[in-house]
Formats: sequence, C-alpha cells, structure tokens
Amino acid sequence: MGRKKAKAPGLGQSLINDRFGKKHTGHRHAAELSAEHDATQLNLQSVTELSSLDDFLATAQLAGTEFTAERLNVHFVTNETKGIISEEQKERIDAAQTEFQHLLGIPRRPPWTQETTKEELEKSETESFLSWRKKLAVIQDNDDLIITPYEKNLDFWRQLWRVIERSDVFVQIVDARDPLLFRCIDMETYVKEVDPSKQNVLLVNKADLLSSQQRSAWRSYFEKAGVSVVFWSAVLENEKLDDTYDCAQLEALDVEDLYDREKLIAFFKSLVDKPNKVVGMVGYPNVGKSSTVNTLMGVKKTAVSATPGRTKHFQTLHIDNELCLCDCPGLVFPSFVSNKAEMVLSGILPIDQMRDHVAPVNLLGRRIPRKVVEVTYGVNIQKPKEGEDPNRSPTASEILSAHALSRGFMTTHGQPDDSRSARVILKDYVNGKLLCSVAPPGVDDAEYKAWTISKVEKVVNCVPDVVSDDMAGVVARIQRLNKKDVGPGISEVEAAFFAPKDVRVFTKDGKQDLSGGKG
Ligand SMILES: Nc1nc2c(ncn2[C@@H]2O[C@H](COP(=O)(O)OP(=O)(O)OP(=O)(O)O)[C@@H](O)[C@H]2O)c(=O)[nH]1
Repeated sequence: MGRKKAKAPGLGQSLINDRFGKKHTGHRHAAELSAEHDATQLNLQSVTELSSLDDFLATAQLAGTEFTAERLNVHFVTNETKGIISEEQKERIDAAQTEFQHLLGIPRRPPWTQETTKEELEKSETESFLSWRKKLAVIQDNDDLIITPYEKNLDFWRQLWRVIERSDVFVQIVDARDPLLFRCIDMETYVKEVDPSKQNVLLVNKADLLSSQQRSAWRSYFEKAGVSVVFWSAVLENEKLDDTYDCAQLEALDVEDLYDREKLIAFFKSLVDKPNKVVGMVGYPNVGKSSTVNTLMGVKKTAVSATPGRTKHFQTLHIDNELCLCDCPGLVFPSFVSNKAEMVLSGILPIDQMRDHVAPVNLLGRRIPRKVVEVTYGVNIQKPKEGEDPNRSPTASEILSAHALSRGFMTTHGQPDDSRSARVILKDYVNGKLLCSVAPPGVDDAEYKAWTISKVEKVVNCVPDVVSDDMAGVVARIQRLNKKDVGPGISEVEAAFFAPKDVRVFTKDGKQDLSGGKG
C-alpha cells in the first residue's frame, strides 16, 4: 500500500496537536525520554475497548502525518454466546488458539542508541506499535478467536518498556483464580531479550482464595514449566499491618504456606547480586498490584478499588536502601478468551458497564459448584427437573431467582429483579466473596471443585468467638446469614458485607487475637 507524506497537518497531526497542545519539535536525545514521559505529559487514558470510529481515529493519531487510512480489520467480539459453548465449539476454539498463540505477543520497543533523537525514537516506536496491532488484527479476523480488549494506547506500552529496562527482577502479578489468563509468556521472553540477566517472577496474588491443595496443584504445574512462582495474598498481609485485626479464621483459611511480606522482600533481594535492586511489577488491572505495592511499602490501605483500571502511571518506590519497586500501570495484554462473559468474570470488563448479565451468570453457574453459591448466600437453587441431567449446572435464571427472592430484590412488576442480583453476584465473584477458581491443565476439574467446596464450608461455618467492637455488626450479620434466618428485606449493602474474610481479626504480629480485640 502506497504511503505519501502529507504536507499540511492532517487529521492525525491535528489530533496530536489537540492532545499535546503544540507540534513536537526540537532534537533531543532518546535518553531524555524516560524522565520526560511522566504521567503529566503522557496520554494515560487506557484504551481497551474502542468503537470502530474511535479505533480509526486513534490509528490516525498514532500514524500522525503519514496516515493514509490503513485498514486495521479490528472488530469486536462477534461470536458472543450466552456464556456457554458446546464441546465441539470448544475444540475448535482450542485448536485455533494453539495455532495462533505465537502471534499473541507484546509490542517490542525498537532498538535505540544514545545518538537516536527523540523524534526518531518516537517515530520508530509508533511504527513498530502499528505493525504489532496489524498482526493482532489478523487474529481478530478469525471468527473462532476472541482476544481480550488489549491496551491500544502506545503510552502505556512505553511505560512498560521503561519499567522492564530499569528492572533487575520483573514480576508479573496474576490472579490466583485463573493464573494462565493473566500470565503473558511473551512478556517473560521480552524481559530476557532486553537483558538475559534479568529475572522473571510470577506472583500469584489472591492466593487466599485457593485451598492449600489447589495452590499445591498450581505450584507443581508452574514448577514443571520452569517458572519461578510465589503464592501471596496482598490483602491478608495488608490486614496484618493493622493491629486491630485478628484472624479468627486463619486456620479455616488455610493459608500457612503463603509468603509473608518479609519473606517476599527477602526473596526479591536474593535474586539480585548488586547493592541497588529494582523490582518491576506489572499485571492486568484489578489483579491487586496497588494492594501488593502498598503492602510491600508497609502502607496500611483501607480502600482499594473493585473496579479495574485505577493505577495510571508507573511509580518508583523505595522499600529500603537496597530495594526499589517500579510499579507499571495496569496493562491489558492480548490474551485469548472464549467469550465476553469470561472477561466479565475475570474482572477485565467492568460489571457496571455490562449490558448482558445472563451470559456471565450462565458461565458462573458452569464454573462455580452449585453448593458454593448455596452455602455462601444461604439459598437453595432449584434442582434439575425429572428427566434432566441431575448433575447439570444451574442456569443463570435459577441462580438469579434464588438470590433475588432471598434478598427481596423485586421489580415494580413483582418479579425477581434478576439484573440487580446479577450485579451483586458477579461483583461478589470478581471480589472473591464467591469462591471459585480454574484448575491447572491436567488436574481433574471435579476434584478441584471439591476442594473449593470444602474450603467454602470451612470458612462459612467458622464463626469467631470473640471480635473487636467495630467488627461486631459485621459478625452479627454473618451469624444471621449463617443461621439462614435472613428473609426478604436484607439490603444490598448487607449482602455485600457477607464476606467471610470480614471477620478476620489480626494482632500486630499477625497472630490470632483472642482478647476480643481489646488486648
Ligand atoms: N482476596 C483477595 N483480594 C485481593 C487481594 N489483593 C487485592 N484484592 C482485591 O482485588 C481488588 C483490586 O485490588 P487493587 O490492589 O486495587 O488492584 P490493582 O491491580 O492495583 O488494580 P488497578 O489499580 O486497577 O491497576 C480489590 O477489591 C482488592 O481488595 C488478595 O490478595 N486477596
């Protein structure tokens, strides 16, 4: 396709001028860029879901004056189902995913030297980024394949490149409930390309949401694959920083094998043989980067967002005079998913922006054991009718009606308000209040689900004897829920409070506080 250089500023340049206020001129060296591209100057609006028009305009902006309406073929999820795919579809999708896996990489920063000017580097970065996007567009032409709405804002990738360049240890934070969805193997390859002496670590966060058997299954999977893996719970460790918390349920949570803050810091230090060590961190939005960074920094954080996409730019933070953290903004890498419902359940797409609630709840019904929903909410979900497969998963409508009726969520027409229940249930799932996780390849799904059920039963049935005063209200609600005497009328806020982890109470040294929170 022929490209011609536009003489007058075109749409792309106008958009750039509009965004940056003026045309970039002057020759500065590439080395100056790292310092220059801080959050105030970069366009740090994450771009993951674009309409074709937005996409067209963003492409025009990226290509600047050289843009000549290239066709990107980017289109959106087309094979949306009601969250359920047949065995035959699944086989087809698996085969296509295997075939195209090698194209699912991350963009590379083009090579540069001290002599490269700022303009030259920006131009080659843009070109390399566009060619990466075109490669992904080829995948999106295949109707069997859906990739996550990956980050399309080059400035986010620039931040990632800089974090990788600075880091001695590069940590990918993944969500323990579906580690493979959040792990980007190509990122590990890229880190080694930049410098083979850099170390990759996979930090499996939210590991408190798995049972010890489940963690052990995942640990053997990663160890066999030669991955350096650490299981960690930012939230549990963060709670230990607060001396009013005790852990009446620590035993039930079954988390003794997790790394604590000191052990994790010591582990990072052990990987680098030089005085000033930099640990870079990256991960999808909502995997718990902020919680991890705060905890490692020793900052007690009371409120973190349950909505993906809050951290916007990388920060450099000194833990002590030996170790420094470099926290990259939440980046959505291209990854294969079976449908949009999977993205909602994985916390990649925000629930409040979800249009169809039936598909994700159907998928939830497939993934989560029926008993987990029943025990967590104290409800009975309608059983399969005579003639139906007695082991079939509950449907969205069965789950939603059971929940809506028990909580008194009704529409003005007197029907169960399914959509309100769907939002509560999906948020509980994403937040980990409804326990569920995906088994590692090669592990029997039924056995893995049985481990989830036994963990949920242990946690829910363990009501603490003594708690601090400010926890009393929460515990009273949980006790009512446990006794299943909660009829219609319980508010959404109360339902949302029903998190077994809410009753953990730690002492300063992380031990169970048996003093009623007063000692
Ligand atoms: N159960 C559990 N929940 C966690 C853990 N770490 C984080 N969360 C929850 O996950 C959600 C996201 O946590 P954040 O720390 O804000 O995640 P983030 O990756 O920094 O998100 P962005 O700012 O969007 O990039 C919050 O609801 C946290 O409470 C954990 O170890 N265990």
